[in-house]
Amino acid sequence: AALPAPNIEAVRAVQRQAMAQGAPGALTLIDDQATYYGVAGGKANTATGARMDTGRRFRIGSVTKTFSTVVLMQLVSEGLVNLDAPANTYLPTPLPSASITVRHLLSHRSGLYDYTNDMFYYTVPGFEAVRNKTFSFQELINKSTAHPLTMTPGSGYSYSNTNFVVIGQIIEHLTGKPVAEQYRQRIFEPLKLTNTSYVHPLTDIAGSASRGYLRPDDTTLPLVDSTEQTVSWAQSAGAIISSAEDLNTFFGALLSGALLPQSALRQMTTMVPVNADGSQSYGLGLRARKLSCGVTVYGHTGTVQGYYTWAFGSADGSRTMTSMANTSNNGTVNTTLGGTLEATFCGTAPT
Ligand SMILES: CC1(C)S[C@@H]2[C@H](NC(=O)CCCC[C@H](NC(=O)C[NH3+])C(=O)[O-])C(=O)N2[C@H]1C(=O)[O-]
Repeated sequence: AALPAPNIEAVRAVQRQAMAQGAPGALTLIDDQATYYGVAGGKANTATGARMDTGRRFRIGSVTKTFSTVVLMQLVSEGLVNLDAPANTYLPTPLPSASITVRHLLSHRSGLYDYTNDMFYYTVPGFEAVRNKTFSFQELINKSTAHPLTMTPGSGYSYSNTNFVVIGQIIEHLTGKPVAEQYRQRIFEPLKLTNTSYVHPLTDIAGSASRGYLRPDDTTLPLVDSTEQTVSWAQSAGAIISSAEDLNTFFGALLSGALLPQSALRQMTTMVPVNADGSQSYGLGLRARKLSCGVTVYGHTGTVQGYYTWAFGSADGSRTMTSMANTSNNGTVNTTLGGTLEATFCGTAPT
């Protein structure tokens, strides 16, 4: 069934609300079968007053997890990985439990502790302590395995960045190549994502970029410009830089079946509910959200210092949307920004 037309005024209202709640700026780009709708407001740079526009590059945080999953699923399709084999089969250093499978990692069901809970307990000090640091995958995994598993592997859903750091280590161990090269050769170049890059451990965002602003835990303090960082604390779990146009192209290609064999895409979109009413679910490196109009959209969210991202598409990829607000540690803004899904795919105004 055809989707309702996007409600652009509702997108504008959501962005205005997000800015009233503390985001310096926001952008949304909708690709509706090659008809584009762009909405941007506020500032990309609060020091110079440069205005936000939909072409700005930004850090996408955990939307990176879907890119890592696509690379892994290509390796599955090439017969190099069995999703239900122990992850230890493909790792240089074994995880503490041999019953953790590759599928557990991709679906946040491994029980591996999320080391960022400790790392960012105090938001700005935690960020300042790591923003210029470089970690190996193993150093990050060791931070996790210093804690016991949070549950028996496979017994439930518990989101953990550690899972996708392990996925990055599997990709490098299996291919003998850096994840940066795998992203570039397998996704960025074939899809001509010219505004998407993985530059870890460099800290700059090249080209026309939005600056990002981290809100301190003491909200009476000014925002902290968090634009430059290595994102080494996340890497294959969160270090890609992209643009709204490129993320729409990526999710459109993925969901329309242009990136992976149908069998692999079906594995990714086999969802398990993660909330009580089943409106939110997780597959393999992919979120699904059932909207008020009955439409289910697939994509991922991202939270990295200074940037919130929502990047989703309709089941067949015919309509995609990416929204970004250039602040973080402000859950109200993130929830508000999520209202662009309803505006885009249901044509409804925020309640
Ligand atoms: C599950 C999430 C929300 S958290 C996970 C990942 N981002 C992180 O793990 C960063 C956490 C600290 C970020 C920081 N917050 C603090 O320091 C709080 N003390 C801030 O807001 O900038 C990502 O991205 N994912 C989001 C996702 O998948 O949507």
